[in-house]
Amino acid sequence: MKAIVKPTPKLSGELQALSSKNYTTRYLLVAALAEGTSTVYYPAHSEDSDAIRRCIQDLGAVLEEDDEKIVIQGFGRHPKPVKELNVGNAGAVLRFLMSIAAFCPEVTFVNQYPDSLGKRPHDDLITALEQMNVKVGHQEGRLPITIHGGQPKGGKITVSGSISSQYLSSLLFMTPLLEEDSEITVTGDLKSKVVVGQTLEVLAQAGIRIEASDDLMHFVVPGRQQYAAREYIVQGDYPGSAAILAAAAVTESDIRVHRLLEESKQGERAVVDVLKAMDVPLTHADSIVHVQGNGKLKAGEFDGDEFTDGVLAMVAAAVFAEGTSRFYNVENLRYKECDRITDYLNELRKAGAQVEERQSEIIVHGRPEGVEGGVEINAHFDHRVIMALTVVGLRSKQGLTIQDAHHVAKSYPQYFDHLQALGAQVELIEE
Ligand SMILES: O=C(O)C1=C[C@@H](OP(=O)(O)O)[C@@H](O)[C@H](O)C1
Ligand SMILES: C=C(OP(=O)(O)O)C(=O)O
Repeated sequence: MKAIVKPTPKLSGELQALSSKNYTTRYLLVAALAEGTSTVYYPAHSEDSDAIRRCIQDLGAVLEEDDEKIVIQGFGRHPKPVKELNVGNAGAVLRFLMSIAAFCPEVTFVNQYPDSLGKRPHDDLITALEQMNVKVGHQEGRLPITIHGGQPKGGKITVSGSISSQYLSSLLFMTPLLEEDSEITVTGDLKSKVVVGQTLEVLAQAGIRIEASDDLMHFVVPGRQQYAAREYIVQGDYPGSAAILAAAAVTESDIRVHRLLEESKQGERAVVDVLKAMDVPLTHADSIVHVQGNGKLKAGEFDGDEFTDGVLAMVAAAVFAEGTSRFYNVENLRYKECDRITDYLNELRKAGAQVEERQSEIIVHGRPEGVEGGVEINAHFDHRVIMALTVVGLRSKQGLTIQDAHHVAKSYPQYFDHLQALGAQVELIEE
């Protein structure tokens, strides 16, 4: 699908935020790891949430679904001995299930997206699993990956957090089910630390006991635990909503996004503060973010690691700010669906933005007068690149054509419908 994004000066209306991708992944996983029947209300519907649904079913969970909920009968610590799993392009699903697959004799994770997930590294998780009596077949740390499990063992485990927090989260979901107690120490830096907070929150809701140090670098996990079967309610999604809020910030707008909890543990909640710091007129109360944009923004400096999946949308807003913005501590954006620094900035430059990259920084020299546009954008298989470039297209002089825009469905299939409902001029062409 191709998205033709036309210049759109005004947006107005109200939306219900999509459901959180990260909570959907986690709740479906802990429901599968429980032995009874759990219910997940308002799960996300996207390619990534389809991936976790499909995989837990393949592993033996029984799912019944209606419009508002999924009822899941879990498999506990005894998944079906499946031979192959297909996680689509979902990094979190792959990494979380690589550990769970260690309870099966032999599982191969196939490589469906050689140009996206197929390029992402998993070495640090593989090294941790190898310490746990799990043999792993892989292609220099990449897919396809075969987990030779059967007898995973706890004990002292080290895992690097410098590329992704998902390796640590993966071990936190799996180790409570081991016979032995475990002690997990994070080596190097821990990136996307806030997301580990979401993992711990969900584990606690599922009745799992874990002792975590305040800096989240050290964990004591008692073995022989059981996940409780519970009811979970998925909250609204900040990373996807960040793009809608950015679109409102760069136009004359009056929009309200509902279901965005003020006290959410999602790191991307910080995009509300980022936009405020950029002088965007907005309020946040009763789970509603209300933006009354005037298209005027002020540059700022931000630690992007705190809102990792919201950085691209905030960079898109900064393209139109007065002054130079700096997003630092973002090196691990290079290891996502594409290299979200080099690949993304190349597309922004094509659109007419003035941007510079450092190994772990994005620098944006704002152009309040707007950018030229009038070019075709390569989506690089990345939903967040598509969403962010759409924001830029709305404020460009000649619009932008985004190739392969269907990849937006990885997390937010309704993105263009939502923008159109707010008045955005976007034409979608099926190819
Ligand atoms: O744990 C999770 O669900 C996620 C962690 C983050 O990844 P990193 O830890 O690799 O930054 C985030 O970007 C991803 O979308 C989801
Ligand atoms: C990086 C992302 O997802 P994942 O790592 O789960 O593929 C994302 O949703 O932006």
